[in-house]
Amino acid sequence: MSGSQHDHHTPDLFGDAPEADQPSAPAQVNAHLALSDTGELLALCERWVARGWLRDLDRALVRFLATEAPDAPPLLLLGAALASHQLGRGHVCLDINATLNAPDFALSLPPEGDDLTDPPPLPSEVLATLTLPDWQAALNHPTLISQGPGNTPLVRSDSEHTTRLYLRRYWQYEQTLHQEIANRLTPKDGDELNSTCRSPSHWWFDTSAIDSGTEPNGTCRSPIHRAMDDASHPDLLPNALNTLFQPTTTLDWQKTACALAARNRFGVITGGPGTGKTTTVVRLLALLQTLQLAQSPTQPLRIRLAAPTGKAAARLNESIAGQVSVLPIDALAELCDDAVTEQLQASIPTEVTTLHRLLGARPDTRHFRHNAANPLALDVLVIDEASMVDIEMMTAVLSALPAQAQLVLLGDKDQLASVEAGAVLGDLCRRAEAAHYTPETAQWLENATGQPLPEHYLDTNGQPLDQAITMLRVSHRFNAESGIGQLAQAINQPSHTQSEREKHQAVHGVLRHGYPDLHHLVLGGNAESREEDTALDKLVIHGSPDAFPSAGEGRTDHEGSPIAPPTGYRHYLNTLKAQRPQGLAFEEDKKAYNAWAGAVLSAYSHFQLLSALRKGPWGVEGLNLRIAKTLRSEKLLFGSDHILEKGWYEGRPVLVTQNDYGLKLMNGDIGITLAVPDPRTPGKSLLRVAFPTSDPEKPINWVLPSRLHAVETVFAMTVHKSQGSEFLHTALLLPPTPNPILTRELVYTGITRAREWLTLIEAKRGILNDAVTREVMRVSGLKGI
Ligand SMILES: Nc1ncnc2c1ncn2[C@@H]1O[C@H](COP(=O)(O)OP(=O)(O)OP(=O)(O)O)[C@@H](O)[C@H]1O
Repeated sequence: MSGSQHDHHTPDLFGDAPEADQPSAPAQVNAHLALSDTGELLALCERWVARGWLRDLDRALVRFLATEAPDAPPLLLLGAALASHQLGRGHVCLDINATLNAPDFALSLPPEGDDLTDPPPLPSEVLATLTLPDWQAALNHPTLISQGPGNTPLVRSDSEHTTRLYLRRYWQYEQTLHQEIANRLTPKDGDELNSTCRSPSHWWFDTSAIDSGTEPNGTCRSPIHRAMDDASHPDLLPNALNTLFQPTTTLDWQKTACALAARNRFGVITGGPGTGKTTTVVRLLALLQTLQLAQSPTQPLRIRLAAPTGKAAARLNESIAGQVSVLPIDALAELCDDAVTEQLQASIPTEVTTLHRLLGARPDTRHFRHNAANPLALDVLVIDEASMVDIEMMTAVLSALPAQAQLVLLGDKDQLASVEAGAVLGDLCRRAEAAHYTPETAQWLENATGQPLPEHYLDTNGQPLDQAITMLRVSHRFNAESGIGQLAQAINQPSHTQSEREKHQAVHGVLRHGYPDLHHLVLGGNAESREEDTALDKLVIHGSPDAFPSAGEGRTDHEGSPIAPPTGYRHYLNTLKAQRPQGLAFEEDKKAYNAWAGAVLSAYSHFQLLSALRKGPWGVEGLNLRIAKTLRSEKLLFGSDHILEKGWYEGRPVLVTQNDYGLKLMNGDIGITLAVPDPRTPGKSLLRVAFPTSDPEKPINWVLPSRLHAVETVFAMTVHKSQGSEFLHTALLLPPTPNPILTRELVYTGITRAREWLTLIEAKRGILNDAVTREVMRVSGLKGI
């Protein structure tokens, strides 16, 4: 869900707050009195809102609570304002202890882009004298806050380590998610998930402990678990796994992942780029269908594939089709001793939808057509790029999932979390690195896969959730020769395993090594400097191939095919010019125009500049205009300053920022503005924006610019928006000054968008060191399942 949609809907969180007249922000606020005087607190909120530190929404909540309960302690109101503010920063709740320990850092205030002239009181000033017991004592009020279920708008949750303050809706999401996942992991009949697996030929025994769906005898069984119980096909699971995976000398984590995900009604497969998540899930689907068809030859499982954005869905669509075509279908069908080859082939889906479409999004409401009362009609749901799914959407998915259905999440736990509140995948995978499989799980896995697990992955105290998660650990895209892979690995090294100095040395060791796919560009930190203009301009125009070893020539991919040298934006603009259909009418010769648009879009995907920030000269807003002007000076684009900044022009690449079902456009889609002949006025042309589709009959969606309301120019894209996309050559720009936004996760996410070439730009030397040692701390209570 996009940010603006979120803001639009959030007021129903606390009821219809009366929109009082908006007083102008008071010039002075007594920061200290704001802790004990409601009037002063409201005045402080006004100043923060006026400065853009709090949202209107946060202030509306505080005013509403103060009106509803005039006796509410000001510290409780302050907590509510900050809990609401934290939602806008991606946190599900306010961590009271962390806020007191480092107020400005915990609240990310002042925000990105604030120049700090005449600032309102900082949170650190306001909270300077407040103690934890005093704040905790104030978090009590009979109608505003409770410790759990109820009708109060706020919920307080105390644990050994901290007190967390939630807005009720988000507390409820967390509870639902926790419960739904636990239900899928915990048997209802009192048996243990990890019950004994007696021998390889009785591998199905312990899966009978996993419940799902209710049967007449009271146990809950999914179709897949009934199939696994089918004694007429002994050893089907190990045989099918051996058919899908070639024997290896080292532990094959993909095979492990496949077995574990088949075993549970809830599974997570996490791994970095190119570790084979897609490959594994295609084999998992083939495995599940084989098990199902062995038992019910005419009743394949209903499987759906989904991703959080249209872009991610399209990418999975592409890669999954290729993987399905190389499955050993005949060999699998033979295991079912029935003529099921055709069913097997036909029952593995390749079409990927967005989560919004799957759930049935409806305009102007955050409620979906599918929910607990109207569940989805499916047996297996796979969600790719799950790191981008926020807590609200994940809760909606789990609520709409029938009890017997299996859910498999795929994603990279180390990537940035969703822009919206919640880092569900990261929270679920907190312990994935060390696996924590119980000896029972390890035994079951050995029986199913023939692979013993090394001791250090075992833990007699492993939790049920640990047993459902597999981390893929070998990248098949980035080998030891790949600087991108090595850099990702060095950046991702967990902080508890090395000092900051060691991390800096490791990262710079990779950058200095001379890998063929890496270019490290360091600027002087001054956006106005001529010299920097030259280096940055050269990069965005040509891609600076000379800066790579051998000028980017002579590289081949793992299949031996040549890799095109790195390019900049000139590449797609040249394609636009060179391949423009000549003398053809737009409507009558659509095929030619579609081919042209397809070529331009494909050329565009060869290069993308990413920036960590939105505002300022180094943020996407400043960079977009700067790049458009640079390309104009090269005669690659045309238009006045005003047009380049605010208007439409041929060659303008745009990013969709909100789903538009009417136009069949999804948040994250990229289109390019092209001039096509105007059918009504011969000799004239008009602008249309070309978006790629997955429909071979209509490969390009041509949209009039005037119909596009939620788009932005995308010469520079924020790293957040780039999630789920990949570009042949990615240039990641880090701004010159330290910023809480610059974290290890952000740098990792940015560099792993690069498929073949990476240019890492430090606007000022040293900023990379600062970023890779800062980790995102998303506050939530989702753990311990
Ligand atoms: N076990 C394997 N042996 C050899 N090559 C493999 C193996 N698994 C995957 N690959 C290859 O590695 C590449 C990446 O695989 P895949 O697309 O499945 O990874 P992914 O984790 O889904 O990647 P992404 O990060 O793009 O989502 C593909 O070309 C695939 O064919």
